[in-house]
Amino acid sequence: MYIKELSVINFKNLEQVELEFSHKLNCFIGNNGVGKTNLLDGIYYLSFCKSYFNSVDSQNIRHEEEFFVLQGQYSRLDEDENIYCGFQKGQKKKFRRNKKEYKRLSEHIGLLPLVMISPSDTSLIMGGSDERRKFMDSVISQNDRQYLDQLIRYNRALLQRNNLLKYFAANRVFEPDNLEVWDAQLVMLGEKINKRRQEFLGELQPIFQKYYDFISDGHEQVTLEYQSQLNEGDFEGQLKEALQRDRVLQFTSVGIHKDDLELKLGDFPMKKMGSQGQKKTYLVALKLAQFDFIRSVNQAMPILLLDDIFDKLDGERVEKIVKLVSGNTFGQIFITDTNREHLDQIIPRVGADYRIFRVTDGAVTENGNNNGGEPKVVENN
Ligand SMILES: Nc1ncnc2c1ncn2[C@@H]1O[C@H](COP(=O)(O)OP(=O)(O)OP(=O)(O)O)[C@@H](O)[C@H]1O
Repeated sequence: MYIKELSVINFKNLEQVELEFSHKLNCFIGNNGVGKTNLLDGIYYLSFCKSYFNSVDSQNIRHEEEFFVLQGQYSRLDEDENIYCGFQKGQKKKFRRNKKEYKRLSEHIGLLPLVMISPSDTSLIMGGSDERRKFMDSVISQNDRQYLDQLIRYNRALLQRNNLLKYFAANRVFEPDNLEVWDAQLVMLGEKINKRRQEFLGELQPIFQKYYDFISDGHEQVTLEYQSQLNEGDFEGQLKEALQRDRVLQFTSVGIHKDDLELKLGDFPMKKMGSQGQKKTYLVALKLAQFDFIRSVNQAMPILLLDDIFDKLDGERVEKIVKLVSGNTFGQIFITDTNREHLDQIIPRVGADYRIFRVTDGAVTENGNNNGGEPKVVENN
């Protein structure tokens, strides 16, 4: 699956842009702040009906304007697909597939699989456990509605149980029967979620390891492990055991809402001991493993967006990544960078079909390709 053409009006700093892409490798080159990431975000938006960076849609409209429009022409399973998104201040967002408007945006998610790797993803390593749970949940639930439903129900039961614990404390009462209703829900749903997360990590772990070893040339020993209190023993028993503590704390201290991923470099936490390049390598390997997982559960090949990939990584690692993603196991790729020289060194060695676009404040121009023709100049505004 790939995007053939993108048209943008008033999305963030992009006033009007129309671009035709290579089915394989596309690069956006330009100085800081010119809109390279915004172009990737426009493509991300067409897959997920929202920005990767800013969930407030009115802030994604170009300053001083009233609306934005994003449109993509795709080739998916050998069929053409036209995806339109229009958002006007104060109105509901409009999302259309081949001119037909979706009733619910969730119907669109999964149609155009895509993985973004961005510098902001370092929160996966540096942030709290909630970031890593969000990562697991968003990847699994993209293609598993049942899991999403279980997660929503679990969180609802957890909220009710916590409210009840607060009520007990405020009113100096204790009603075990009422609590048991929520305990039963948490146990039933929590065990299912734990099992699914275990399966997911079981699939992800070896792929992640393979990618890390490949990119680092086997220089470092890293591990990725799923941690859950539910792996330590029976959840129901743990809830009972923690009851007195939970009543004091006025919240539920055991359950899958405490799960985490343990990320290690050798015997130490990656967060504390990893260099910036090692953390970035870890992140890229994790996201590429995510790509493999999404590809395995989708009919269509996902698009890969690599934002600022050259930052913090040495030339050898970058070249390995670009070579890897240019191969047949990956599909269409978008790369952003501030420095054209990096790409000029790597691209000829990679040998894939490519197009390079120069992004400046106010214009995106094609700046090189290997499809035989003159670079096509597409002016912004
Ligand atoms: N709603 C908006 N209207 C106008 N400009 C916006 C809007 N939202 C973001 N911007 C601008 O977009 C620019 C950032 O663009 P982007 O993140 O795409 O830059 P970049 O080319 O990827 O830069 P870098 O190389 O630093 O990562 C900023 O100058 C920001 O102020």
